[in-house]
Amino acid sequence: MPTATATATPTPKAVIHQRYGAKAVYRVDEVREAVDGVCPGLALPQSTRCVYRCQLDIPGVLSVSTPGTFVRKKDAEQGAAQIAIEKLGIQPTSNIPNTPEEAWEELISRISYFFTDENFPTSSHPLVGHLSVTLRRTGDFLGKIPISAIVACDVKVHTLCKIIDPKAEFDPLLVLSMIYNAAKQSPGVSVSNRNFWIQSQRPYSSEAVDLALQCWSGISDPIRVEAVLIPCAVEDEPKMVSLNISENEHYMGDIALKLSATDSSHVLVSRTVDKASSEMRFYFPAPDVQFVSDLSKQLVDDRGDRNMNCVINKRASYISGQTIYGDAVLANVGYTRRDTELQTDHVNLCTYYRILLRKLPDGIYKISKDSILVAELPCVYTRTSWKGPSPRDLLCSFCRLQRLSEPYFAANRVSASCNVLGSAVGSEEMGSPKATAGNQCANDGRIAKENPDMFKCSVKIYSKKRDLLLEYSTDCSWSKETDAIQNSALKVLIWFNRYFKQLNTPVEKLNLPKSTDGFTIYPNIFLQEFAMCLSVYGKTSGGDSRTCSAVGYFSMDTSYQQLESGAFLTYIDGQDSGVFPSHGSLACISCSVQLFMKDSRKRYLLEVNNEFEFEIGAGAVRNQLESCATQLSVNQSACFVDQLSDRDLSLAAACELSPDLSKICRDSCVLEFSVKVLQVTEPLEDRMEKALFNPPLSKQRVEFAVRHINQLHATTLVDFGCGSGSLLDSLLEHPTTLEKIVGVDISRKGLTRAAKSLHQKLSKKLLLQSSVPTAVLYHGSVTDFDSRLYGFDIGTCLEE
Ligand SMILES: C[S@@+](CC[C@H](N)C(=O)[O-])C[C@H]1O[C@@H](n2cnc3c(N)ncnc32)[C@H](O)[C@@H]1O
Repeated sequence: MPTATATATPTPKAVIHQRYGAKAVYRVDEVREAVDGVCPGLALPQSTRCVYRCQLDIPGVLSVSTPGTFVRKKDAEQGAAQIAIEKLGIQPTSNIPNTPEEAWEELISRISYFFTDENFPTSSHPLVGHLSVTLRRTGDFLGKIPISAIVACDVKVHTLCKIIDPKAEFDPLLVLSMIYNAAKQSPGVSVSNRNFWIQSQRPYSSEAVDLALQCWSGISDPIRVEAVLIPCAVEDEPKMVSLNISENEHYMGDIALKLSATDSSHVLVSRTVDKASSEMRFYFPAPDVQFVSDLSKQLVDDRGDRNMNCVINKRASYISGQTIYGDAVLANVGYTRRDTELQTDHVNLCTYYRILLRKLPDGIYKISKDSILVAELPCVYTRTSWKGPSPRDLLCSFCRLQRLSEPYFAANRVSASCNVLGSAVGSEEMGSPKATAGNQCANDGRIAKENPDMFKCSVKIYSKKRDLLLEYSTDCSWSKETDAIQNSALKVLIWFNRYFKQLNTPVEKLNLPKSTDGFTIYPNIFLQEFAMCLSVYGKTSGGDSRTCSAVGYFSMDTSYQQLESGAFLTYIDGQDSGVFPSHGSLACISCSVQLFMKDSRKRYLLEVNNEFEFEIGAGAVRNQLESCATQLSVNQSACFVDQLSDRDLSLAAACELSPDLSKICRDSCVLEFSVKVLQVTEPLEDRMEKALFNPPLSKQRVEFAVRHINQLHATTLVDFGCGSGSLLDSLLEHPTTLEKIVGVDISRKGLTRAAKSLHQKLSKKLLLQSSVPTAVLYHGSVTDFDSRLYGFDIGTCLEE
């Protein structure tokens, strides 16, 4: 029996049918034969069983009959067909036709096969699921199924359509047109002239109907399935719709209603969206029969400016990678081989926005971190701190989801002086984790001696048709091939991320062809491939800094302080434990994001993450969040609010906890973040330092400074670049000759921390060994003259 896959071998009967259609007539005779193993010579009646013999007549060609008998009728028919094939010398052909003409012939016979009484209703093909609904009906619609049901169920039909015209891959309307026109020529099948119903010309035998109804259970209770309507007009927001599928109703019936289509035969179906294993598809209205039946008679290119072109649903087309016309319903419903009943699953706005989010360059990363509003694509890759899918995997997924070719990575060995030594190394081979020599060319003789092999990696991004659209090459080299690949992949992802964040920028301003930072863009191909992104994400892209008044909002609350990033921080809660996240350390935080409506003063929880780990300084989270976290010590918490951009709103909509955000006015709300620092893990460097230096380097530095101070009998000291005051702090704990200490730093943040910890220490004076009464901190730069710093005995400048 033929199967739905393109790789299945056709049965002998299907081969005969393909050649001779309804001309081939099978006659099956019932015979009774004795059951083997019965004892001879018994007086009792002998057991017999019913078996079948088959005769196949192809008038004017041949007549054959099976020499033996078969237990099942259909096996007898297959047996006869096999004998005919052998007698006629029909060579077993490959299942996939070579030419469009052969494919067209096969399409006609395949459609015909779907409606033959003998095979089809008893098979496990999901199209029988569709048929069984209509066999439960009476009257006009008995046995009629929409042509798009074939599109939804049969992979082979698609393969054949693509051989007939490769454009079919991207155009469900063209596929409908091909099936409609082929069905008109299919023996035993009838199609309507005014709509897209298809049915068997002859009524099915009661045996076949019974079998179909037995195999495919009907709907006993009405089913309600959530779906999303995506209007064709981009300015209209997608909205939820409920599909109600009742007994004896084909599920496309209610979809037709939602789309204001004439009936379910006027509903077109896209390929599956998101995962191939799901039945999530776009449904959209078909144009009139005349238009569709004409479609394959002429070149599709001729359609150019036809009416249909102006009603392309850009959002649905972008998601499915096929051309979708008019309003579209995104629903997860259908018959599959996995089950013998209708499969349904809810699709909501969150599903829709998640699909869109996944297609963004940083989308999969955000989803993998479970923090859509919080996480950002980090700007540096280190094997030890990178969490989730690797940059290379993210770039591959991005290209796949944008329907581009797989990215091409060429990792090359380079000499210590940065000359390329060898040919491209397969990017599949990944090196084992080991510290790299940094992102510099290895012109350091020591490194070259110890590890002469350095790698750099270039990346090329091609369209589906293999036209080059972006090229990245770099001078940075790495001691591991894997690091070279991952870092280059990350650079390309970051480039795309920046591009997606500025989609609203006029093309001329994007300066695409100009090669900066190793990027070369081929603007024609590039813009062609990303043409739809603007209409899909344009509205939601960043850079739209609407001025929601965060200050206005907070003036209603108590105190706040402005973060360097511009957001506003409320008072800090909890005891200062003295352990702050610093550059390079891993901070583990808990964080929640709420949408605060200024008018109604209502809050909507958008995102909660109880344990989120990120590296400080790697750009791995929203700017404001990092500013906030670095102000807190372990166990302290704080809140801050941030303005809401359109992009935030669409990202928020992809969060599981988001309400229906489509109706929310962006100007009247802010995002409210609550953050608590749970744990800080020192930077890897610090851990290595601890292992290698005993006492630790930081201690050795302070001891060195103390020795010099005392040797010189210095009474005044100024620490340039004092940061958070680690040296000044330590000096308070050592007996020295000092009487006055001053710190200078360019960073206010560092000085704030220094002030806090020095204040704490100085207030516990009795415990101190030093006789320094106070410490003074100045905000300023070492490069600027400052008379206040004149005449000091000693100046220090220490590395952390
Ligand atoms: C590596 S940290 C060292 C901090 C501190 N000395 C310690 O040992 O913990 C360098 C410090 O120099 C500060 N800095 C950088 N440029 C500066 C400038 N032009 N004037 C003053 N401070 C500067 C930075 O803000 C930072 O706090």
